[in-house]
Amino acid sequence: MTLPEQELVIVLDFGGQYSHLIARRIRELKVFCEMLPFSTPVAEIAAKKPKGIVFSGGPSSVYQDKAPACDPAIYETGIPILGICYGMQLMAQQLGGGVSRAVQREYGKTGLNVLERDKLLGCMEPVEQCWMSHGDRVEKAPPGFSITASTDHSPVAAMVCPDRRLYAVQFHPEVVHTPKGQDVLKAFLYDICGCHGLWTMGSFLERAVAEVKRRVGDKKVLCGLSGGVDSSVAAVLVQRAVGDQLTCVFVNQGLLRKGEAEQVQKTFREKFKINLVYVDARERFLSKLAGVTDPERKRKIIGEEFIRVFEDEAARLGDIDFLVQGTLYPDVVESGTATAAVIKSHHNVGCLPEDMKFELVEPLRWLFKDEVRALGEEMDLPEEVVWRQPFPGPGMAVRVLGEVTAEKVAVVQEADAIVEEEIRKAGLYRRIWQSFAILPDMKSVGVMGDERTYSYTVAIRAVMSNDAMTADWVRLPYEVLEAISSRIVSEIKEVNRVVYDITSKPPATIEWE
Ligand SMILES: Nc1ncnc2c1ncn2[C@@H]1O[C@H](COP(=O)(O)OP(=O)(O)OP(=O)(O)O)[C@@H](O)[C@H]1O
Ligand SMILES: O=c1[nH]c(=O)c2[nH+]cn([C@@H]3O[C@H](COP(=O)(O)O)[C@@H](O)[C@H]3O)c2[nH]1
Ligand SMILES: NC(=O)CC[C@H](N)C(=O)O
Ligand SMILES: [Mg+2]
Repeated sequence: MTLPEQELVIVLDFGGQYSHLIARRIRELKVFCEMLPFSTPVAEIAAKKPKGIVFSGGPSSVYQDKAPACDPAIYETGIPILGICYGMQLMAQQLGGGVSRAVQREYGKTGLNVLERDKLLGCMEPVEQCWMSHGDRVEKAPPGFSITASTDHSPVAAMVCPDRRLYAVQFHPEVVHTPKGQDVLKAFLYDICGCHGLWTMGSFLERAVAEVKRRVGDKKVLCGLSGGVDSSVAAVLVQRAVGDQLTCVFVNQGLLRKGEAEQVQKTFREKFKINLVYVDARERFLSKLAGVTDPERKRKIIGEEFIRVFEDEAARLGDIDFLVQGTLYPDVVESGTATAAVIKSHHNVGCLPEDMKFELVEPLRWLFKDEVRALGEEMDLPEEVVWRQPFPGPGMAVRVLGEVTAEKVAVVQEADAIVEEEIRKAGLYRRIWQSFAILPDMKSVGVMGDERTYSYTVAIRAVMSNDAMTADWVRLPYEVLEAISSRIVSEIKEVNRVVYDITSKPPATIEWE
């Protein structure tokens, strides 16, 4: 089998808020894209033979001490480069131009004067709108560059040196508020880098299967399977690559949704011919969590315990070196990278014990959820798996605030089941990213059957999102909220109050811990 030629573009991440968006936009244009930290050695980048490189934006100023910078040898590789915002400022500084603090910063929608409609800006009118977010500016383009656009406050808003295949823009083409942004990226990819747009889910699947085969050879593999979208897709993909060498381990950590333990086993035993081991580890997790209230501690304990369970199973099955996880790109970014801050440690990335002996196989590590779903459909996974709402590995432990006890978990499981039922009944399940119940660590006074009650409050959260990096709360119909609320207080005796979470992400996150 010959694989389609890989067209790879690399985004070098300087810590920008929108770095992941650049990667998404490029893949929307059917070019595969990976993000690497700015400090990645040039030799390593060149070895991947990328068709192009994009420098992201970033919070620093290039003239500061210790500002993130890549090795200037990158300009000598002949690979086309597009610098965006900080990326442009860095290119200007490293190649002998000038960068300094702007008199007036530009933030938001900004008028752009296009001075030369070259290969990159050919799609733009002489006066265009773009989206800016910067406080520094390029004062002087480096020798050999021409200035192709400016704004009222930025003498150099775009600059190019076509002979060296170097291009740069101060504005952000990756955000939707730059109407021609996607056309600019397309011009870079297709007209400048010479990409053809070969990246489809089908081609990704072929490559990923071949890559897993190559790495694993005839060895045995273990896969942590939760029944969620990511691990199911990862498991089926790895099964395609190595067949029976794969054993999946589904762990009941005592923090699953109501009925989930039975349901996942049923789906996987009936619909997939996959070796599945079910481990009842409820006692094990809950005793480790006893008395622990700090969210990050809880996450670390769970992350480690998952691996310990996998290790025990591996020892039982004998001689297993590889562990498959359904880790996605946002898990990696949020757990903190060389450039991005730790928001919360996802159990499968930031919480792995240091002495772990498995080698990780994570075929979805570069994908976003919508891409994983497309991949699941490509492999004909059932709708109930592909369109299942995400559920975090630490499960109810991050939805029971404070100490986790079996009693509190049972309350939140019941409430969660009611939320799911009502959301499905209203036909909203698939349209909503996630909808669930939370048990804040608080009780309040109520009155029921003419008697005073002092019981738990349950919070409901429902959010829309594209990739979990940002999210907005769902304007649920009042009737649905009412049905959820009245069922929860009448069916769950420990609860006397229901509230609805109306915060977006940012500033909140989707889960409460
Ligand atoms: N109960 C579990 N048993 C075994 N492995 C698990 C369990 N929960 C999570 N994992 C492992 O951790 C990884 C990350 O969990 P995560 O919740 O992000 O993904 P998922 O459950 O596969 O999909 P989804 O995000 O749709 O819930 C999973 O892909 C899986 O490898
Ligand atoms: O497998 C997981 N392990 C975790 O530790 C974890 N923490 C959050 N999530 C899920 O990630 C998405 C973003 O969540 P936050 O806005 O709460 O960071 C949402 O979809 C969350 O449900 C996790 N998934
Ligand atoms: N968004 C960015 O990349 C900002 C770059 C730089 N920190 C500036 O303010 O100009
Ligand atoms: Mg999950």
